[in-house]
Amino acid sequence: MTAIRTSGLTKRFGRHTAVDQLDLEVPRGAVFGFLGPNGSGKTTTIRMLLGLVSPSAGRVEVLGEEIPAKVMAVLPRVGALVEGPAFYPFLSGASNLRRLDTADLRASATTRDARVSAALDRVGLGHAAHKRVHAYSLGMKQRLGLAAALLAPRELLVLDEPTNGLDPQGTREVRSLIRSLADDGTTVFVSSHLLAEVEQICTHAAVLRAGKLVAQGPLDELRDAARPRIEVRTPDAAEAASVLERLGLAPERSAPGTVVAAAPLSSSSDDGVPAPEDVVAALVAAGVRVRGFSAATASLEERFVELTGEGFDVAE
Ligand SMILES: Nc1ncnc2c1ncn2[C@@H]1O[C@H](COP(=O)(O)OP(=O)(O)OP(=O)(O)O)[C@@H](O)[C@H]1O
Repeated sequence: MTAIRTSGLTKRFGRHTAVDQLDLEVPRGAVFGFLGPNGSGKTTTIRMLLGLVSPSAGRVEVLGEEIPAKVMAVLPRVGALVEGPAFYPFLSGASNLRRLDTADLRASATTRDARVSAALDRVGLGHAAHKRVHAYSLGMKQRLGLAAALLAPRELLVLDEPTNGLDPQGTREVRSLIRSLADDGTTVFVSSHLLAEVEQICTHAAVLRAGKLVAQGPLDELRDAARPRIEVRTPDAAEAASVLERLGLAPERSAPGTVVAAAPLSSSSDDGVPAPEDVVAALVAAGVRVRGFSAATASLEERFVELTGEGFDVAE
């Protein structure tokens, strides 16, 4: 079962293509991290998923329904937090939620207070229900935004950079809330420019670069796809590079005394792909004086930097 599926999804602003032929597939029950540097097209994609802007080309399906054709039927099943929710600062958190709940024509007035209290408790704001919103911290405002998204039961939550601008405490609160919502079975689609965040809370991820999808899948698979790296320290760097090249391990960078190659390596030498010991043997046989050799799998961080190029924040 798929919560979100897009095919060939494209958005052009004039001559600029902000989102380019996106084929996304978000399984139900996933916490799906939508990762990319600033300006890579995350918000534009989310706005298309929610029917807030229309695509230039391609299709969107959310919870099995076409968007924008079925948007009115689908949106009540989807909670969204996009670009900082707007609240009345001089009303309390509870009053703000009551106003929002009143605007929902399906919501019964008799159960309104119970719904508002439950949503505030769910995000840990029960104690601040009657405090004015202007006295809320950024983290509390963000949690109030989530409470607003949770006034009705939701099958899918779409959150655009929900921890942006939060201090470490607020960030932790929002992340643990996302995890607990996912534990209750809600599918969560969350955009972020932080790999560390995605690694902490997501089961799946897609990586966007300049409007194009460069990777997507379960986080474990993305980790496995990270290519092992070989590093050879030698005074004979040029010879070492040519040996690695002969073995099909294109050397990537060569500092004085160091040659680095990223390559698929095998744990045995049976399948024609060299194992680390074969590489060392070939280097030695070619007369390369090896001072140091290591073969290590690239971290997810290195892999994502490789995929997205410069300008990618990996830390918090
Ligand atoms: N309404 C618009 N008119 C023209 N260009 C736009 C519009 N909205 C977005 N863009 C451009 O589309 C590109 C993608 O923007 P988008 O906001 O989707 O990226 P993002 O990944 O969400 O980045 P950020 O994290 O900075 O919000 C950017 O180059 C942006 O300038």
